[in-house]
Amino acid sequence: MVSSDLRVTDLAVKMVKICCIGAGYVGGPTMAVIALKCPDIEVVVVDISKPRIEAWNSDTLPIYEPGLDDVVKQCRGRNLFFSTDVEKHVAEADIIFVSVNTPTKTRGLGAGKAADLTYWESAARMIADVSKSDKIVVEKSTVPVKTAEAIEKILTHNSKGINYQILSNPEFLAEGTAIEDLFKPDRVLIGGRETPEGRKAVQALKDVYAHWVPEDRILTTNLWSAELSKLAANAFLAQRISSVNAISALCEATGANVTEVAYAVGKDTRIGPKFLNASVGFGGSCFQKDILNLVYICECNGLPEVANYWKQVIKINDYQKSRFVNRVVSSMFNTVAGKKIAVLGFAFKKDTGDTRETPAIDVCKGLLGDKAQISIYDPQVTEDQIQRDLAMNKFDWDHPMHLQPTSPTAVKQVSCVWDAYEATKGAHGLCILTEWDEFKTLDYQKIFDNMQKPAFVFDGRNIVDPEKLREIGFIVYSIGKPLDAWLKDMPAVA
Ligand SMILES: NC(=O)c1ccc[n+]([C@@H]2O[C@H](COP(=O)([O-])OP(=O)(O)OC[C@H]3O[C@@H](n4cnc5c(N)ncnc54)[C@H](O)[C@@H]3O)[C@@H](O)[C@H]2O)c1
Ligand SMILES: O=c1ccn([C@@H]2O[C@H](COP(=O)(O)OP(=O)(O)O[C@H]3O[C@H](CO)[C@@H](O)[C@H](O)[C@H]3O)[C@@H](O)[C@H]2O)c(=O)[nH]1
Repeated sequence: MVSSDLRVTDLAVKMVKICCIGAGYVGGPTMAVIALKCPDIEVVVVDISKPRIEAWNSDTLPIYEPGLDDVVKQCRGRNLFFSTDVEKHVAEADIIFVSVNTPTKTRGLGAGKAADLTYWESAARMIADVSKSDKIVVEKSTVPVKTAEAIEKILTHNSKGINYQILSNPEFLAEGTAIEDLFKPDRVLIGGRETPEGRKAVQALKDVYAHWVPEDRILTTNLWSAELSKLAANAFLAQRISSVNAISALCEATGANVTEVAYAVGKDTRIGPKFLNASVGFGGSCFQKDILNLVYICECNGLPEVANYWKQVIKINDYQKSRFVNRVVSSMFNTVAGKKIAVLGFAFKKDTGDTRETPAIDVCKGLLGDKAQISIYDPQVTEDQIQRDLAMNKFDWDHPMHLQPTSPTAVKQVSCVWDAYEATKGAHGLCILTEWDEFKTLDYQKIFDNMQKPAFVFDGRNIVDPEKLREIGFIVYSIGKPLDAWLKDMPAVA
């Protein structure tokens, strides 16, 4: 009797269903890894974009991420599904992750800083409309502090007796290493209400991650700490880059070498060696957006000094990009008009095809402002994407694809090629803007032989050996490294 009762109970325990709204850089990989690690959970990723879902269901996934293909292949069709039938899967789910765009507002109150929660709000309203059973709603998107409170209001306003628990579970993966980061996260952070129902919901999500994440790496906090920790973590990371980039300018002025300085500084265990690579500037969809968001929240909370402190991180980043353009132009006799400049790398970092907020956009725009002819090669970025990026207005990139401006006028002075040697043929100068490994092993002698003389290399990622290139005959500029004699004689740049 007891044993048969037990069996009935076992059968009654239904398979947990997860639905993720938003099949982007976060929703796709995150859910694929949950599906892989939790075969007992059904995971459906839904999106309003039909082409995106079609791509997730095809052999050519919509995003390039090392290891992702393999994970998707292992569980797609088993317990991982991609669908445009948003309402059906939301209605059926027990846990709903929301991983939609949270762009920077371009109009109205808070324009240029505040997060635009249009997509989040519409997802929340849809959840309220279609739900017929209790739900745990998880904030996966990066959102301003206190968003959970707003979402709670939307959901409970029309709750039809349904119980909603809102959790904050920010994502810390970095692109290019997303799968590695998801397999072995430094931490998983879950914030929830400090009520019995809230704690139960936190535990339910903890149980999902506990399939593969050690318990001591799953942190639980209140909702506001979780929301703020995400913004704070990105602000701290970006601040390290702006700090080392600020020092790189001083290195160039003094003859110090930023690689040596960063190494010496990072040896201090209190500082640590990671994230101290000087560069042409940080890019990516998160750092600038999240800091602007933080700045806005500080301002709204009457903390202008704190807001200004974080604003400076972005100012230094902008300074670094314009400093780079100025170096290029000033070293080439103060003009690049009509000159061919090769750009190697357009993605915001290696191992991704993502170009959102890539420093390459600002550098190319700066060079185009000086009438350069640009030839671009990136192993993962298409010409169409590059043309769209160069034509798009600030912040437009962060809206769902089908809502972005279509068929922009192509920038005629820009051409894209599928080979670094083709890009550099006949060029006056060469700018390295992404640290793709293949750029480290190019035949620079061959490149030099086919370039105009004097031939210039501007290394925005410090990946080439400046001395070796100088031996070949190049005039070399590397961020934060002792300057070439040629560059020392050029007008000071600011
Ligand atoms: N990209 C990252 O590395 C990263 C890391 C951590 C956190 N985040 C945050 O995660 C969120 C998503 O970022 P992303 O890079 O995945 O963006 P993304 O643009 O790649 O994906 C968002 C997806 O949501 C879809 N969408 C928008 N509104 C929808 C709706 N109402 N219903 C269904 N689908 C909808 C869009 O069509 C798009 O495919 C953002 O808040 C971002 O700040 C991003
Ligand atoms: O020492 C460094 C490290 C990085 N960068 C640049 O900084 C940008 C951001 O790099 P990274 O942080 O590696 O990539 P993201 O995918 O933008 O990841 C960041 O943003 C995500 C979105 O919020 C967070 O989840 C991650 O934890 C956080 O690292 C890129 O342009 C890098 O080239 C440097 O210039 N120097």
